[in-house]
Amino acid sequence: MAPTNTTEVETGPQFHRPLLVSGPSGVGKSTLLKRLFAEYPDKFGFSVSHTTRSPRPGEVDGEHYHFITKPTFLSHIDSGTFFIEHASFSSNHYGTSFGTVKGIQDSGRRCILDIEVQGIKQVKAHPISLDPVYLFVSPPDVQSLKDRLTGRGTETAESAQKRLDMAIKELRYAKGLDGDVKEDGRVHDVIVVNDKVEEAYEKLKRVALGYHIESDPLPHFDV
Ligand SMILES: Nc1ncnc2c1ncn2[C@@H]1O[C@H](COP(=O)(O)OP(=O)(O)OP(=O)(O)O)[C@@H](O)[C@H]1O
Repeated sequence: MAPTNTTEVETGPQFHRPLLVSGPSGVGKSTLLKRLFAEYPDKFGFSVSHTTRSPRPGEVDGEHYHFITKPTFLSHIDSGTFFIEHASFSSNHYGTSFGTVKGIQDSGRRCILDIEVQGIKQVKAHPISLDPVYLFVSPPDVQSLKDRLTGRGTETAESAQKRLDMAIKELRYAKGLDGDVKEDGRVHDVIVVNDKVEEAYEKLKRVALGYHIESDPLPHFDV
């Protein structure tokens, strides 16, 4: 029978698992994911975090963040079953809830999460398993990362340095220097090196659609 919907996209065997995308700040995660959401507006749902910070002008509750009060956030932490991971930055709390992921899955979309190192460790250690595919977006080298962070024009010298310090942590974690190494000797399931953005996008897209690809080797970082 001919397909009734010619725009139907075929998906692979891993499509039902959440996709956890990580990588140092400035590596190009947002750039790649933006393309993915633009190409497949109905296939994916981005996990919106909860936060105690105040909305910035133009931010919409439920779209950019779920804005909640500190007491509510703390009671969610206490329950032990609400958050998959949570962290605090400059006296505000941020977290990802199981409910958010489930809501996306129930809508038939693949849930995509963008989580940093501390969060990944919690996801891996949580008694409730999310069973995500861990995709690490890697820079080709540290210099490109520095160039992108400064080239983006969004950072002051101080915040670029902070992000760079965080980035070094991401790279060390990806190298397995911080534990969490799997039986196959890796920390993530698949690495995509974002050197040429077109090539990186094609690889990320394959993974996002649920297919297995051969991982790029992790470049050598002197960190
Ligand atoms: N392959 C690439 N080559 C050169 N520049 C790139 C490449 N991919 C992305 N960039 C540029 O690098 C900068 C950082 O990209 P982006 O904002 O997507 O990073 P990010 O990983 O989402 O960072 P953050 O975690 O801080 O949000 C942007 O200016 C983007 O246009």
